[in-house]
Amino acid sequence: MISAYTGTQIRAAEEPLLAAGMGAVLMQRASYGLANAIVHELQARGRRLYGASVAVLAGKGNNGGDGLFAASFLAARGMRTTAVLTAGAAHTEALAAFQRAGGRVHFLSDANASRLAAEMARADVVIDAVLGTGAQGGLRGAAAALVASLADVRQTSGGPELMVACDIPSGVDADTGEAHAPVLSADLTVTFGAAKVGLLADPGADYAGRVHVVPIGIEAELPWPALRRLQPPDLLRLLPQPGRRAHKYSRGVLGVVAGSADYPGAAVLACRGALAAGVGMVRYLGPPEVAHLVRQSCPEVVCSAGEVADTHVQAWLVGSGMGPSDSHQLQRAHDAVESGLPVIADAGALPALPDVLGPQVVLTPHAGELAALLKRLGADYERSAVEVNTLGAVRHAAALTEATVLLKGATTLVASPFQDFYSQADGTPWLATAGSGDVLAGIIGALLAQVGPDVGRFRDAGIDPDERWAAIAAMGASLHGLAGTAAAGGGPLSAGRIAEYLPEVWSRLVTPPDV
Ligand SMILES: NC(=O)C1=CN([C@@H]2O[C@H](COP(=O)(O)OP(=O)(O)OC[C@H]3O[C@@H](n4cnc5c(N)ncnc54)[C@H](O)[C@@H]3O)[C@@H](O)[C@H]2O)[C@@H](O)CC1
Ligand SMILES: Nc1ncnc2c1ncn2[C@@H]1O[C@H](COP(=O)(O)OP(=O)(O)O)[C@@H](O)[C@H]1O
Ligand SMILES: [K+]
Repeated sequence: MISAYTGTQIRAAEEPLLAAGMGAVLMQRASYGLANAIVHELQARGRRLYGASVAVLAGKGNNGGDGLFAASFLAARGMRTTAVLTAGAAHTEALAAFQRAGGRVHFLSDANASRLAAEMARADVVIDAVLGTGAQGGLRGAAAALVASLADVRQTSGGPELMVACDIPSGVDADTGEAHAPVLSADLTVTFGAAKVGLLADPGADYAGRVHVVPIGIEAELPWPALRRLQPPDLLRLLPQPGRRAHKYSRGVLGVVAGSADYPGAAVLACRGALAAGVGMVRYLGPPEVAHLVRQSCPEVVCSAGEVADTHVQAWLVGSGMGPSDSHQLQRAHDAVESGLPVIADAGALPALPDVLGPQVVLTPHAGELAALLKRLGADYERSAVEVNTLGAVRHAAALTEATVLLKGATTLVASPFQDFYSQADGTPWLATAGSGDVLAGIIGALLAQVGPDVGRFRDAGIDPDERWAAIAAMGASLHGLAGTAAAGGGPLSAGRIAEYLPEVWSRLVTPPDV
């Protein structure tokens, strides 16, 4: 599990160590870790350190201090070092160390911003150390002009080879992932003490590149994380494994209310996702023409034209491929939510459910659907407002609906109504294809039916049982991403193949059973 914290939480964890006079030690650990990460990255790229150049864009605070100290370590490895001071001043000891190590210093002004940007673009490595967790808003004045022009040069003509963010890309909000333009897109973010929330939520994650955490000794002081990310070992622990005496009913039955005359394929893809995710049985309820297609494509599914009240299941999937005119299906979706069983509610169900739900209801909107949902509940959001602050939007929706809300996208965010957050980014942009969300709904539905009732499984993994619905949604997003990545293999992907690859990805995650 990766745990992420807000800037405020990190500063509070540093506080006792600073009070004990450890500030300089923390900075040495951070900057040494930053320098080391750069050395490893260059070596991995087959680059010689000796004679390579590194330019630091350094602000006046401790973030700039980290960047300058790191460059001094790199100078000792034979790298040529330059610093551009954005604020006319810099961390005193770090600047002295940088100059002692032979570094050249430039003072940024409006007049020289574009010339210095061109010079920095010629460096092999640039360290962005203007703003860290002490930032308020984005870059301004000459620093903004330099960064805008450096980002521009990089996009048009390619240099520098390696862009490294010190702690967090300057201009990204450590608490939310909001990005105040201009922001340099890093290849690598070296972050200190623990991951920051803003590195794991879009759009901040877009700018962060690969995130590397350098321990600096504050770990014991860290509180409960503000956001978490499940890793393969967590999936291994949480995924269901049938017991020896298992039968199809004990393994979990999922009811599916999905598809319509216009979108029958959504029901098929949702069922295929559920079957691939190991559910004991899928029962489909819906119009005969959709049921016919489901039977043709997935003969394992038991189809009927019955009602929710007469259908014995452990969880429901509702909404994929349904529209506002599908009144009978919408009534079934309502009944499923009213049953109190765990429900994954997707697409067409989102505008049609009661305003206030419960944590066992998992809503799975994309950004446009989330904006519409928030608007319906009286919050003023457009799709673009969701996209600039994904974490804020998903948090808001979970608070208003009292449901678990999963926001789909390059990074998938999950919020529980109790304000527990997960971020998963196991996928590939090839997953942005029609029907991909229906497969995700099926996978989450299958997991709700299988492990939803298993409170102990979550408690043992350090997850509050009341918050398990969010963890299950995050498990589903992770499996979907891993299966999509495996299915794409670097090339195009159609949604059905996500389900085809899932069993293989799953079996690679779990330990082979004893024979
Ligand atoms: N506190 C500590 O002991 C440690 C801090 N570390 C580093 O220190 C950073 C935090 O340092 P600071 O609290 O000094 O803050 P930062 O270095 O993040 O920068 C804030 C400085 O810039 C100014 N500033 C804030 N917003 C600005 C804006 N939008 N435009 C221009 N100037 C702005 C502030 O007045 C302040 O002087 C972390 O990100 C990390 O890199 C690490 O060295 C580890 C140890
Ligand atoms: N750029 C991307 N990178 C990784 N995953 C993505 C990206 N864009 C979308 N996805 C994932 O693909 C799925 C798309 O779902 P959705 O938008 O509902 O598609 P559809 O409605 O066509 O089924 C979601 O799981 C989402 O997280
Ligand atoms: K920075």
